[in-house]
Amino acid sequence: MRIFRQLNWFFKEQWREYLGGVIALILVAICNVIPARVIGNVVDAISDHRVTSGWLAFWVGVMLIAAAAQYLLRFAWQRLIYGSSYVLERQLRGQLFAHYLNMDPTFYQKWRTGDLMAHATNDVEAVREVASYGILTLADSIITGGSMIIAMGMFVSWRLTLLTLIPLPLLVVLANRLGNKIHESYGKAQASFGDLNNKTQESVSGMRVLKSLGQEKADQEDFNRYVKRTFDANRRAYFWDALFNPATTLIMGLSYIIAIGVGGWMVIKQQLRVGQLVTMMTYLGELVWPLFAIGTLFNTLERGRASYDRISHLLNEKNHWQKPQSHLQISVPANLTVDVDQFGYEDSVEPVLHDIHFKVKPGEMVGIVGPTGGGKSTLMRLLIRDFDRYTGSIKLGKHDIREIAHDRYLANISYVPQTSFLFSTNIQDNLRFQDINAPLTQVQKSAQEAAIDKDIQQMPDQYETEVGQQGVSLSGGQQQRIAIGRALMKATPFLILDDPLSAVDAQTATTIEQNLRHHRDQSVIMVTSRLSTVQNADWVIVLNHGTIVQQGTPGELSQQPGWYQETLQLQKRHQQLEEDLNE
Ligand SMILES: Nc1ncnc2c1ncn2[C@@H]1O[C@H](COP(=O)(O)OP(=O)(O)OP(=O)(O)O)[C@@H](O)[C@H]1O
Repeated sequence: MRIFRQLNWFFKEQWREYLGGVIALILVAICNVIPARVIGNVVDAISDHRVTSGWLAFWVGVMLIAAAAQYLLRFAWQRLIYGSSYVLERQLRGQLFAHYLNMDPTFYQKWRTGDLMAHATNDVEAVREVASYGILTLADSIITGGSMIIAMGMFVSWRLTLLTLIPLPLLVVLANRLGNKIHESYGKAQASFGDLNNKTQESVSGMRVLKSLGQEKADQEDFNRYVKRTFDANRRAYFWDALFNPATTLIMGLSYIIAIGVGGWMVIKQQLRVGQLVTMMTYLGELVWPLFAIGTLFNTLERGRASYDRISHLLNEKNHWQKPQSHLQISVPANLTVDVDQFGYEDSVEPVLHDIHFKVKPGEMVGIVGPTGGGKSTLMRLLIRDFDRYTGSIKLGKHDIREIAHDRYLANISYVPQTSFLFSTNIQDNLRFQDINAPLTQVQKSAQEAAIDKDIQQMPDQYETEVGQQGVSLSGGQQQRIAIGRALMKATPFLILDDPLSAVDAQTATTIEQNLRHHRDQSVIMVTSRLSTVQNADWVIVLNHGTIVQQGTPGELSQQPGWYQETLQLQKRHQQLEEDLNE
């Protein structure tokens, strides 16, 4: 019953609906008492030969009215109780999604997508069941069960009623014994379902790679293993469930035997009329549902409690961003001054970045280059505040960026990640994702700057062309340029690009670089693996093993022996070779 205490906040919010629902349930239970009593009366009247057509019509009328009232009352409680439970579902889903949006990358490194989806679907559903089916079964087992027992005692015989109720405490014992098993097995079934979700999500997202490597059969087998594990876990859960549910019927059967045996004997001894025995049996039949409800109630509450605990655990996870000073006002344009002494990921043995000092002035373009794994993307992630727990500082103007509210700081930055992500909508809406009402002229201007406008014009529906899930219908280079165009829609003081031109040819990359350089009033920080893209940058930084190993203007670096000079020469030779081959 702890789950009811946990959901107290919600029941307080919706108390009117639940009170109305329970009152309707009470009235249904009262109406439910009538038919059995009428049947008993009719049986006695028939055996006494005192049935008249008027008398019969009266009782048939009573039963019809009771049936009609029950219909209306059942409709009322369903609407009130089940309707409110969907409010709970909506609230929990909303809380979870808002929480997901508020979490930092550490959270997403810890939790797998499939688990997060399972929490937002299965677990929320299990909690909603508590607020609907749970409340119904609890109220019904008490109200209907109680009213049946009282009616049996009052209209038939208290002695016979008490005797027929003897087997029922067995049910409580059984519920206690099997409860833990049911709880445990449902937990495992949920976990397996989370794994299956992860597997499905990974296979669908990686379908192209999977097919290109000819791994369909192996993946199908792998998938089948997950399905089997989920199937087995669910089967075990239902095994315990299945043991429990028929037990309620068995215990009910015992009550029937007592009622028939003792009741029949009382009829013989003329302590009971036949009609009363018929009433008794009908009431006992009506007791099946409340007893069954007690059994299922236990499972519903256990599942709901486990799910609510999982949801609460997730909601209690805090992001690792430093608390900002709420009063801070930032004025831009301003310098971005990077002085990172040390940073490592949670599982890093050694620092991933150390001793990084440089400054980006308003309107400047800074190129970040270096060998793979040198720490370029990590540095960009600190600039966009994915992580706050480095030593040293990054300052915007005179303020440490960690003191500025997250959203207020990010409003100054447009960012293009290394792996472009497109939403499964059309090109126009992908480009104007930040401002869905932006006019087409503005969208086109950004697309021109990102050198994608010509490609779009040649597509069947131009800007209305659907890109498919994650942009599957576009080439890698087109996806990258749309991602750049999306960032260019926002006129921010800083533009951060994390090697977003890797799939774009050298000439187009240079065109984009020139557009960024000459048509926009932004500071640009560009990570690139192609040095020609930063040949016009104001400053270039070479990162290797997490620190700056060279820095200077592109001209200075090309004269200095080191990684930059070697790579530049190598890339120039490659380009020359390509041009020769194309001639
Ligand atoms: N989320 C992470 N958790 C733990 N370690 C990470 C994580 N991301 C990157 N690393 C490690 O940090 C180091 C720097 O990686 P980073 O991606 O910043 O390099 P990079 O210079 O951008 O490389 P590339 O040019 O290949 O993109 C690498 O050793 C990498 O394994």
